Amino acid sequence: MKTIQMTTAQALVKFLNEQYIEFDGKQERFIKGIFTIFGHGNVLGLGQALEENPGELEVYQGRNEQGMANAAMAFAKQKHRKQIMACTSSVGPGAANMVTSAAAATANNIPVLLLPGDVFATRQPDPVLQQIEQTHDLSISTNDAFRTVSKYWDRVTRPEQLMSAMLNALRVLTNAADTGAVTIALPQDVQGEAWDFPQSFFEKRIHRIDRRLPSAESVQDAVKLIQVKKKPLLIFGGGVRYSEAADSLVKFAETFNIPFGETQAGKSGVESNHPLNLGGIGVTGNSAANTLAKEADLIIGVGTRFTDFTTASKQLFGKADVLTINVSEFHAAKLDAVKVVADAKAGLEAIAAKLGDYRSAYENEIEDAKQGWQSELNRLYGITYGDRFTPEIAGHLDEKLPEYKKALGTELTQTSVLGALNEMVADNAIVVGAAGSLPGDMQRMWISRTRNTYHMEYGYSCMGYEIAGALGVKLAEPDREVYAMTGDGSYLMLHSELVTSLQEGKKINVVLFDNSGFGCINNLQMENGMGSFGTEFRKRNPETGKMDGPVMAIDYAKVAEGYGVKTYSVRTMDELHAAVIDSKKQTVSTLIDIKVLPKTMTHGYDSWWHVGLAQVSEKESIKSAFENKETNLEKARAY
Ligand SMILES: Cc1ncc(C[n+]2csc(CCOP(=O)(O)OP(=O)(O)O)c2C)c(N)n1
Ligand SMILES: O=C1C[C@@H](O)[C@H](O)[C@@H](O)C1=O
Ligand SMILES: [Mg+2]
Repeated sequence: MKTIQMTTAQALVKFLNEQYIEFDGKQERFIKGIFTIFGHGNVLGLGQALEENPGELEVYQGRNEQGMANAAMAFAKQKHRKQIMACTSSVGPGAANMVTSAAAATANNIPVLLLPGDVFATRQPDPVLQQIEQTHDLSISTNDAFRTVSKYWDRVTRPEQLMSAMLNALRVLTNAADTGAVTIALPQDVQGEAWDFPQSFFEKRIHRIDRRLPSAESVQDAVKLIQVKKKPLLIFGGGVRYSEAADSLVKFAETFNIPFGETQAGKSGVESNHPLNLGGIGVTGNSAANTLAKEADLIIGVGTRFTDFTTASKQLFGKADVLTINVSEFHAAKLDAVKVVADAKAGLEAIAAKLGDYRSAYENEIEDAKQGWQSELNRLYGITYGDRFTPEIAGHLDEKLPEYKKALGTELTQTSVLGALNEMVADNAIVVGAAGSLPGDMQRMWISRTRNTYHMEYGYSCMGYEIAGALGVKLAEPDREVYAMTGDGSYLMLHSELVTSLQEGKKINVVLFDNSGFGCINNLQMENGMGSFGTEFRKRNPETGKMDGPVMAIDYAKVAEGYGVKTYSVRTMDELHAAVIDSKKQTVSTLIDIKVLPKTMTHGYDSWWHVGLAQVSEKESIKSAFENKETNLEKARAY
């Protein structure tokens, strides 16, 4: 057996360079690069290996481990999981910072390779700096926290374990049905330990993503079910995008006259203006999709996990039967569906081939529903603040709006700003989002004119993904404009990778909607009988001892200017237009700090969201919210 003597870390880098993906006959290098934040737990092991010979790996410097791992996840999501990034952190806090991103990647089924440094395998210096030392179990470290949020987890305590660890890591990273975060913990001493690795371990490896074919029996079940239905409705999720199945979905829909609604992960898989595309569906859906979903007698879920947002907590579909096409057996079995376990494209094409001359019974309903939503959309675009103004989210803070208008110096409404932006950005620009009120507004309102231009992390809805995610998307699509759509809360939570975008010369545009608060949570609490509590950004008031003092007005443009970002302060529509036009001319990252009035985001359209509520309270409004929940629950499926 031919061997090469290398350290564990050197062998890891060499191995990563030799991994390829093959999908539909096309080959591509699988691991594009690696984000790093070095500390004592990784700099002299993996850091040394990367300095000596990174091979083709591009080495990036992150700012916050969660941020860099979010960027890595966004890169892989935008690449439809055909190419990924790795991330290396130090031991302890650096590693812990990546746990949130691991969870986000796993919830969204997006492959990311995480390589946290770990405490000494020999234990000689214990406790090494940043070692927790759990007295009940010396074998565990911070990195065990990744076990619950990773699809594969391993710790390499001897150099030769690297081989089985990495082969399994690649098995999971390339598994269409069950991918997510993969964590390989690397004790700092082992990273530098040498071993005679077999040459064969470093040979080029091609990981083929096969299109899983459905069984003939499951196709027959699906055909039988569809044939007796008059009003089926398709819902497509991220699986359609990752399987590159959009053309097959459109053909299926057109051939059988079946409308389709989009999930957050699926949106922009097909252009919004397709006559059968109803747009966003569910809690954050629009009136067209939700009305037809209620009337449908069959829901066909393609590549969707059927989250509570998609199903409106299992209340949206009335008594419709459910058919699923999903490469994952787990997700295919949701809602007790008739299931076709298959790749989205393969499944749709197999069913289409057997469905004969089936046509749904829809007549004008699809067009009418779309037209109804279009007029509502026009209304949302046109909402302006004025005398006796009633915001979209009415009855909560109506009387406080003049105070916000003065503090933020704005009369802008969120829906009108979003509409204007949608018309101004290039058709092929990519919008990135994750949390707050924007994902709801965008799933309803955003018109995707080009495929794969809507990038929303809504499996974990992790605040702070927006800007890091935009960097990852820009690395995946360097020739397009990328817009991070963020609330002020998300911006404050994490925007460190904005600096990395400047360092790399990868321009991103941050569109910051500042309503001085955790707006959507304020809506949620007030809709459910609470007062406004801990969600507006107000100073502590010495008189009451509460956070009910003046509204905090923060000049985000000024702060970002200090980083070297080109910034704009926007308080009027004219300023918005000027800022967007000028930002397109820039080569550095930009930030448009838009002050918007709270409560001017969209509300829900005929959908319900099941949230945990107080069963007892002295407040009548809480009691009534609880009763309302109970009534709604009766109308929902139990499982
Ligand atoms: C990391 C993380 N922490 C907490 C939450 C819960 N959460 C969801 S939205 C939100 C407030 C978002 O505020 P902002 O970004 O300003 O958006 P707005 O709702 O005001 O538009 C919070 C705290 C979350 N989704 N992610
Ligand atoms: O709790 C939440 C409520 C949603 O409205 C919001 O979009 C999401 O970010 C969240 O975490
Ligand atoms: Mg906010």
